[in-house]
Amino acid sequence: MKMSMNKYMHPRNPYKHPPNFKQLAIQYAEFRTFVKQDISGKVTLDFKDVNALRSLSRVLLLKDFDLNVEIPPNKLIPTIPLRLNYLLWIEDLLNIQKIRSEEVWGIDIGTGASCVYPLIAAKKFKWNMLGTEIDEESIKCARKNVSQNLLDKYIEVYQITQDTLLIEVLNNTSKTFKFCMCNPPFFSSKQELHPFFKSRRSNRPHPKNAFCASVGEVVVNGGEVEFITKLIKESKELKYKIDIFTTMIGHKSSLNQLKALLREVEVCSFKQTEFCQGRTTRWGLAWTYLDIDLRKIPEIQKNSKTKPKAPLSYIIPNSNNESYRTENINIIIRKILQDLKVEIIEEKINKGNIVYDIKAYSNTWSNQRRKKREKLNQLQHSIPSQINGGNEKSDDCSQIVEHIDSRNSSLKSNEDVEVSDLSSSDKNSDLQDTSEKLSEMDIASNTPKREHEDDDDDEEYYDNKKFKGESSVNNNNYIAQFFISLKKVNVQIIMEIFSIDSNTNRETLHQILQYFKNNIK
Ligand SMILES: C[S@@+](CC[C@H](N)C(=O)[O-])C[C@H]1O[C@@H](n2cnc3c(N)ncnc32)[C@H](O)[C@@H]1O
Repeated sequence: MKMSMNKYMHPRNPYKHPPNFKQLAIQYAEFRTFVKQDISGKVTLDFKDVNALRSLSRVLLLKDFDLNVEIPPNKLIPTIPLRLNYLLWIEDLLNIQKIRSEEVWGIDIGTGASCVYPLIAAKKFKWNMLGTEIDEESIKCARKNVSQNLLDKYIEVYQITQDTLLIEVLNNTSKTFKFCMCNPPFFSSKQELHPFFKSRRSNRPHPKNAFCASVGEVVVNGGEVEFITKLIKESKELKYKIDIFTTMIGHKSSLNQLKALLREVEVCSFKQTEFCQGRTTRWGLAWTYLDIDLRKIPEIQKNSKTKPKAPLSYIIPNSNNESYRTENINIIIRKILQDLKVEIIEEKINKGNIVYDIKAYSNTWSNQRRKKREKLNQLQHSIPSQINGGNEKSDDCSQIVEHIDSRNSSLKSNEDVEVSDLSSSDKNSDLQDTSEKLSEMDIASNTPKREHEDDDDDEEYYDNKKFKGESSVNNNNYIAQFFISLKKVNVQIIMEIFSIDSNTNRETLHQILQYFKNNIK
C-alpha cells in the first residue's frame, strides 16, 4: 500500500510528493523489515501493522529532519505529513506578522512522548518551544528525545501538575509567546474509539490503518469541545501573554460551537482552516486578542493548482423591452456597486461587453434583511416623536410597521433554513470514523473538497471592525476580489460574476450575486 498524499496539503508540505518506500527501505534497515516487494518490484507497507507505522514515522523524521525520535510502544504514533500541515500553518500565522524565527517562542500543549511538534519546529523553523505534558512517562520520553537530538537549547518540556492548560505554565515563566498549539484528545469516551462506534456511517470504508495511540492520550472527559473550551476560557484570562492561540480540531461538528465561544469572549480576530492528508481531515482554529487580522492568512487548500471555477451567471430579467439594453442595465449595476461600497479597480468596455474588476473591504451584501430590519426598527423608534411634530408622518409609520412585519416573517423562515442546514452538516461530520482519525495514516486519495461554508458567517463578526493602520480602503485588507461582466447573448443580457483570487470563496460570490438579483429591478 502506498501512503496517500493529496493536493489539499499545505502548499509547502514536502509530503505532497509521497515518500519513496523503496528508497526508505534501502536506506534504513529498521524500515526494510516492514515492507514487501511484489514480483513487479513494487514496495508496499502494511498500514494495519502498528510497528510498521511507527517505523515509517521514525524514518521520515530521520531522513527529512535529521531527528532521531523514540516513539514508545502504546504511545501515539505521530503522522509526520499531518503534523507538518499544522506547523506550516503556524508559519503562515507568523509570516503575516513578519516575525523572525529566532524571536519565536511557541507552546505545544500536550506534546506527547515523541515531542514531535517541538522537535520539528526547532529543527526545521528554528523556533524555541515549550512542550507541556501531564503524563509522566511521556514527559520522560519527550525530554530524552530533546536531549538525544541536542535541542535542549531550543526546547523545554514542562510537567503540568494542576488542572490547567496554559495558566500554570505561564505563571511559572517570564517568557512571552508568539503562539500556542495543541493536538487535543479528540474523544469523550473509550467507546468512541471502536471502529464500529454507532456514529460510523454505514457506507464508510473500514479503517485501513492500525490503532496507534493509548486511550489516555486521545480520550478526555467532555471530548475535544470541553478541552478546547477550557483553552479558550484560559486564553481570555491570559489574553496578550500569547500572541496567537491555536488548536487542532478532530471533529467538524465541534467547530461551530467553539467559534461561537470565540465570538462570545470577544477575540479580536479568528481563523479556521483544514488540514488534509488522504481521507483524513482535521481543522485548525486560531484566535488572537491582539490587533492582528488573522483573516489575512492564506488559505491552505487554494493553491495554484486549483482550477478556476466557472463564473456564476444570471440572466437579467427583461421586464421592459424598451430599456432592456446593456447600457441601461450597466447604470443599475453601477448604482448597486455604489450601494455595496466596493472599490471599482477598473471598468473595461469591449465590443459592447462591460467588465468590472472589483475589491470589497467589508461584507456589505449579506444579511440585508437583518440590517434593513434593524434600520427600520431604529426608524420606528424615532417616528413617534416625529408624529407628534406633524400628522403627515403617520401614514409612513404604518407602512413601515407593515414592512417590518412582512420582513420579519420571511426572515424567520430563512433563519429556520440556516439552522437546519447547520444541524445537518453537524450530523454529517459526526459520522466520521474514529479509528481512522486516530490512525491518521490513510491510503485513499481524493478527499472530496468542501468549500469553506463557514467563512462567510465569520465575516459578520468583523462588521465595522478596523485593525491597526487600516483605513476604510486599504489595498491589502480586502475581503473579496472579483469580476462582474455584462454581456448580450442573442436577446438576453447576462451578468457573470467570477474570481481568480484564492482568498475569495465561492459562497461569497453566491451571496453577492444574490444581492444583485434582489436589487436589479
Ligand atoms: C492527542 S495527544 C497529542 C500528542 C502530540 N502532541 C502529538 O501530536 O502527537 C494529547 C496529549 O495531551 C496530553 N494532555 C492531556 N491533558 C493535558 C494537559 N492538561 N496539559 C498538558 N498535556 C495534556 C496527553 O497526555 C497527550 O499526550
